[in-house]
Amino acid sequence: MDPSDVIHINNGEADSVYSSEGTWDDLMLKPKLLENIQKINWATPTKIQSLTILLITQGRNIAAQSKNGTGKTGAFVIGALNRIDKDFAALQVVCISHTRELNQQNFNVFTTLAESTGIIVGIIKKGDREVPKCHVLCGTQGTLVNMFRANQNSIRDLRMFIYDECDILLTHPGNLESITTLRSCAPNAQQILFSATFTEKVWEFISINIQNPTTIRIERVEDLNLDNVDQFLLECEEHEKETKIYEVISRVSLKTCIVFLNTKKHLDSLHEFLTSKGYKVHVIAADRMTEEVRDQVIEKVRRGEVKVLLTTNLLARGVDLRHINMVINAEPPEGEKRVVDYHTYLHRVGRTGRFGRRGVVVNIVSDQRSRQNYRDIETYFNKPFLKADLDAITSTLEQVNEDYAI
Ligand SMILES: Nc1ncnc2c1ncn2[C@@H]1O[C@H](COP(=O)(O)OP(=O)(O)OP(=O)(O)O)[C@@H](O)[C@H]1O
Repeated sequence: MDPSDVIHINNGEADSVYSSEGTWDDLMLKPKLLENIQKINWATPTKIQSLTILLITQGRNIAAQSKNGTGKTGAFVIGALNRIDKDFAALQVVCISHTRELNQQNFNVFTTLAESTGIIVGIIKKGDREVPKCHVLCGTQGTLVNMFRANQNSIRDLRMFIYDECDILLTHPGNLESITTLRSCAPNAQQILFSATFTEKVWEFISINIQNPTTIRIERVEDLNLDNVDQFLLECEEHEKETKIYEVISRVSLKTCIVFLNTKKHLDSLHEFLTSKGYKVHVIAADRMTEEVRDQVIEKVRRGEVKVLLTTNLLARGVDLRHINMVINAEPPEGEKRVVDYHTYLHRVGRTGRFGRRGVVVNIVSDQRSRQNYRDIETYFNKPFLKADLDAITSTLEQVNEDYAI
């Protein structure tokens, strides 16, 4: 990798991630695209948008890291739309997501920003057989592979792959297999990779497999922390955990709260407990509902009609639900061999505090193991948690809610 093509973001610059000195005019955008950006009131590009949009339009391979909620979606969507030739009726861009919910969200952002540009945006979902006629197609990795295997011609003119949450796409064995297959379908296509978190293994994959990428890296792990989010530890006994969560959600003033659990079994148990208390909660989990019901629930959450959503790590990454003012970790995330999963923790936290708003995270400590895991997370991100009781959480949330006033 040519060292001049590596842009390091260091601590001094971490505060300015939501804006940049540049303007949209500096990015040489198509007039209609510029109009659409103005319509949604994005006054200036964020830092990551300023750094990447022009490079994407110019056809560079990019691997870019930026904190949660700092506008990475806008960066790759605007860059891709600016590059697409609307007069060439062929599939030119494929945007890959790891979940159905993120795929739908990326499709929505593409659709909004492509309005009246003449660019057709398509989406495929599990079970779809035909490649829709479009310039840009959004899909999850497995569905895309199945579709392109059956329709090899449809990918002939592809000029860009976008990997959203690229680290999960490149590290999960099943996903990586799909990505390798997709890449082999269009080996010369431009490669665009975005995430808040990259592991050394992912950087290594990029340096071996992606030709001359421009990389944007956050140097220090603590610079990934969201300073606008207060993170609390709330202690209880293991047998009181569900009661404690009930006390929190029934006492504090919620817009939307997302509760993360590590397993569907734990999720079912908490769901049953809260329902038995007469508290209405919603659930999104794979294998617990049809895909259509998942779509309906996420739409409800998007419209602000859901107070409490129970989920697994399925929704830990990528989804942008701007009125989530509180995240509860019923248990710290664990990966393989039940080792604490730092990156998933960071992504869970990032479901609140979107685009610089304030947010609250409550980590439930209910046994020795969770206590140790949270200690390890504090050390890893060099960010001490605040020890709190319900009163402290309630009063912090009241201040936070000023950011959520309509
Ligand atoms: N230039 C901008 N001006 C104002 N708001 C913006 C701008 N760009 C993006 N946003 C808003 O910021 C929010 C977060 O953006 P986005 O979802 O792209 O973050 P992200 O960096 O992909 O986060 P994550 O890593 O958690 O997926 C969105 O609600 C989006 O509408």
